[in-house]
Amino acid sequence: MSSSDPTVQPVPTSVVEQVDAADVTLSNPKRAVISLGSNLGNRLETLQGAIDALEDTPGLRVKAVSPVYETDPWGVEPGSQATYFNAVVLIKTTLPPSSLLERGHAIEEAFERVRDERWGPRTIDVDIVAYQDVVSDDPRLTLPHPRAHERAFVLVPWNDVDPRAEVPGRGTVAGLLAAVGKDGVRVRVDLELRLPE
Ligand SMILES: Nc1ncnc2c1ncn2[C@@H]1O[C@H](COP(=O)(O)OP(=O)(O)OP(=O)(O)O)[C@@H](O)[C@H]1O
Ligand SMILES: Nc1nc2c(c(=O)[nH]1)N=C(CO)CN2
Repeated sequence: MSSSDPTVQPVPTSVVEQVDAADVTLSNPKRAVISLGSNLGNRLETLQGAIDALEDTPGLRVKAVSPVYETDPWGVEPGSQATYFNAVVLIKTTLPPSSLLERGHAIEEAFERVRDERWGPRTIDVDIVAYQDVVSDDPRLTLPHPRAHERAFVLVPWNDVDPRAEVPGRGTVAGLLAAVGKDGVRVRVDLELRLPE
C-alpha cells in the first residue's frame, strides 16, 4: 500500500509512540532469578510442575534450570520438618516484577500451598530472588529477596546456573556462598528437572 493511499488514515503520533514503547518492552526482556522449594507431597513432581507453569506464562521463558538439591529446613528447629527439594531457575521475561510475583502466587495456589505458620512446610514456594539489578525495599516485593544472600539452598543452585552472578547490593553469589558454606545442601544427582522445550 502506498503512503498516498487516500483510504489510509494517518496514525496519530501518540499511538505510534505507544506502540514503539511496547515493542521496546517486548524486544527487551529482563533477566530474573526464581527460587523454588518444596517439602510436602511429591517434591520433584511439584518443582517440575512449577517450572512448566512458569514456561506456560505469556511473556516468560525459562532459560536454565539448576540441579535438584535436598536441603535441611532453614530457619526452623532442626528435625521439625521434612527436608526440602530446592532448585533455582533463570528466566527472561517481559512481565514487570509485580506481575511476576502475582504469577508466582498463582502457581503456589495451583499447588494448594497453605500459609499458616512462618516458614511452615509447603508444597511449593516460589520466591523472586532477583530481577535485573533492581533494588527495592517494598515489603510486598523486596528485591533482591531479603534473605537470599544468607541461604545456601538458594546460593548453591544459583551458582550452578550462573557462576558469575551477583546479588544486587550484596556481592557475588560465589563470594556469599564461600561465607555461608554448603552445610545441609546435598545435590541429588539421581534426580533431574527438565528445561521446558
Ligand atoms: N522477593 C520476594 N519474593 C517473593 N515474595 C516476596 C518477595 N519480597 C516480598 N515478598 C512477600 O513476602 C510475602 C510472604 O511470602 P512467603 O509466604 O513466600 O514467605 P516465606 O516463603 O514463608 O518466607 P521467606 O520470605 O523467608 O522465603 C509474599 O506474600 C510477598 O508479597
Ligand atoms: N531448606 C529450605 N529451608 C527453607 C526454605 C526452603 O526452600 N528450603 N524456604 C523457607 C521459606 O521460604 C524456609 N526454609
